[in-house]
Amino acid sequence: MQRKIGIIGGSGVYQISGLEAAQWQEVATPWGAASDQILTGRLNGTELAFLPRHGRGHVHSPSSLPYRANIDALKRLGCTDILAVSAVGSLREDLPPGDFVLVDQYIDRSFAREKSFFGEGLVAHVGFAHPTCARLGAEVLSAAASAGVKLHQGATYLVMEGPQFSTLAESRLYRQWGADVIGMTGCPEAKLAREAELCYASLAMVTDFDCWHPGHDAVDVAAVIATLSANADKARNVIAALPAALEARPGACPCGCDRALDTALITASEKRDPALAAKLDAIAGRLL
Ligand SMILES: CSC[C@H]1O[C@H](OP(=O)(O)O)[C@H](O)[C@@H]1O
Ligand SMILES: Nc1ncnc2[nH]cnc12
Repeated sequence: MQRKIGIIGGSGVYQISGLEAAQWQEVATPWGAASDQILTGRLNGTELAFLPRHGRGHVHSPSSLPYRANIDALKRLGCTDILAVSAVGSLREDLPPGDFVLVDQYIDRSFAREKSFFGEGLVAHVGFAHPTCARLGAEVLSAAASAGVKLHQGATYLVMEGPQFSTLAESRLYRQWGADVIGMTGCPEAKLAREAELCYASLAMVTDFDCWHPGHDAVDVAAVIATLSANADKARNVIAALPAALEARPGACPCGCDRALDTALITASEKRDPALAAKLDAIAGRLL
């Protein structure tokens, strides 16, 4: 099956250029409106769909982002994979601002968000031990290498609720927990992508040392934007190199992302809520 890559652009990444047949499209979903219209087109022969996570002009806050609509809209457009781009704070001395990391684990401390497409009347529990797709991750690593961008492989992303940045005590605590980077959007986005049976990888740009580092000022938006602007080309170059790095003969996902719901649905068929089942047409239609 040919792959179609959804790109979710984070803070500072509100559009991408170089797409052939580029077109901004409105995609309606049963979960409401997505963060913005979605830019579709082809990049070096691969179908792409780009969605700015916070909307053009950065209008949505991490707590009020329409996470479910965003994932549903990308799935509805036929995306098989999602590359999420994010700005993150560093919780480690050896991950300085300007570096990129490939996130592969999350500690989800967010609490004020809808975290599942499923619920009352149609319950599902997907596996999330390995929250990102190893195949897509390897392809992103290879794209970064060919774009000449240093990308650290593997990082644990602490998801905080925000929108305020952390206190010093919190930042120190998260370091003790072994988290490597901190941001506000990684979950539930990755969780919902798994429920939608999409391969998901997270390319994170380190923009600051949060507030724990004695040799650096505590993070503020100006510092984040300054680092993002200085390094935005690197993110663009990784994205541009991704089509050539994709597996030439794609089959089923070797990690099983595309079959995540096979063993997840638990509500008896006769007890299922038909209204919720109808809303899940794009997400779980193949099983309902
Ligand atoms: C602008 S600093 C805080 C903001 O930046 C990150 O956004 P994203 O993950 O979409 O790149 C962080 O999660 C906060 O939403
Ligand atoms: N220090 C930080 N904390 C939370 N989200 C961030 N995004 C970028 N830097 C961040």
